[in-house]
Amino acid sequence: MTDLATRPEHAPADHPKVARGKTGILLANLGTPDHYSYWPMRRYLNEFLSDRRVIDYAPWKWQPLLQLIILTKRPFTSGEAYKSIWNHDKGESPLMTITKDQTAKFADLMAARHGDQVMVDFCMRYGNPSTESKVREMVKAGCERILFFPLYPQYAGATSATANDQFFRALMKETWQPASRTIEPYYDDPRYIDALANSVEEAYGQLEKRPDILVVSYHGMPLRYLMQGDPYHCQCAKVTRLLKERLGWKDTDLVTTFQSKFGPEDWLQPYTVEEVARLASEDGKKNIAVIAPAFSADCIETLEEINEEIKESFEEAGGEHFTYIPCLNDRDDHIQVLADIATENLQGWL
Ligand SMILES: C=CC1=C(C)c2cc3[nH]c(cc4nc(cc5[nH]c(cc1n2)c(C)c5CCC(=O)O)C(CCC(=O)O)=C4C)c(C)c3C=C
Ligand SMILES: [Fe+2]
Ligand SMILES: [Fe+2]
Repeated sequence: MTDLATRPEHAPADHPKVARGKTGILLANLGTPDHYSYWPMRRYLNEFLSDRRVIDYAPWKWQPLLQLIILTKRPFTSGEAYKSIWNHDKGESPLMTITKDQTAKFADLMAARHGDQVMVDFCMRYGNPSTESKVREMVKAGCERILFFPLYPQYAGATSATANDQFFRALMKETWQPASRTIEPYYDDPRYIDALANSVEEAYGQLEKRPDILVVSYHGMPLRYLMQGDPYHCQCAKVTRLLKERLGWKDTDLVTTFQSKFGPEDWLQPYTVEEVARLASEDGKKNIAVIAPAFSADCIETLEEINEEIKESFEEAGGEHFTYIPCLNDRDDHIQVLADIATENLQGWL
């Protein structure tokens, strides 16, 4: 690669140094508050819940409700939930710790495969480290190409699309814009399904008694988004089917549910919190396991909502044994899947 600053025929003495020749891979997740106290929680929730890909109401209707009512209460209640799962040793949320671990392992794998021409980092859609700051760092370090990799197996407007939007906004600010690619959702990639199935088989192998049913719980979204054409629901349904086929199970061995309902509208159903209670009280399923394939890393929605709230709902309805199967996190087979997908998407660039 020619360094523009060293080309005598046209470069003046004060020509800026230009770093070149690298390819960046920017992993992206949703984001998380910097702390569980009121103001960091409020800043995070404000950014998140003001995103029209997440809540599509007209701002003149939604913003007064958000600013005056929701953001006066929810930072306290959600802050309490975050506090209960906080990684106090590191001073960060589990989502942050796990994303760092994933990135470190992924970077090692990519370096082993492609050497130092590839630069790996992660960013968040909301909060820190911001997408803009990481794109800036990559461009400054000489990345002429960036592969942007949102860590959502299933596509949703509220997750994958808004992450990409933020990436494109960051590119708008660059004088020398790198070539860029984004990743297709990988929900039906056999290697991802295999990693999920491995995690189920390992968890089941450690239990004294096989659970009566596996609850496959996905983050929910308003039903209206499905009607407007968001493919998330169908991609979730397909993951459950592929997982069942890979495990060699029957239809009755697992059930698809949706969690984390927010606000008064109908969301995708059945709701996990109600379904686990119904399974215990009406279907006699006293021993269940829960897995959450929409999350690539454990977070508030799994560690607190599933493993505390949803577990409590099951036990109050007469359930006896509740097993939460962790997300794929930094499991070797998961990082290998991500590295394989990234390598395929780098074709022609390295
Ligand atoms: C209000 C609308 C929301 C939609 C739609 C939504 C979709 C959605 N979210 C994830 C993944 C995550 N969500 C997380 C937290 C979280 N989600 C919402 C709201 C919606 N999510 C809120 C308000 C919060 C904050 C916590 C709270 O106050 O309850 C997280 C965890 C972040 C963490 O720090 O641990 C993730 C991850 C997906 C996959 C999804 C898909 C439709
Ligand atoms: Fe969410
Ligand atoms: Fe569907």
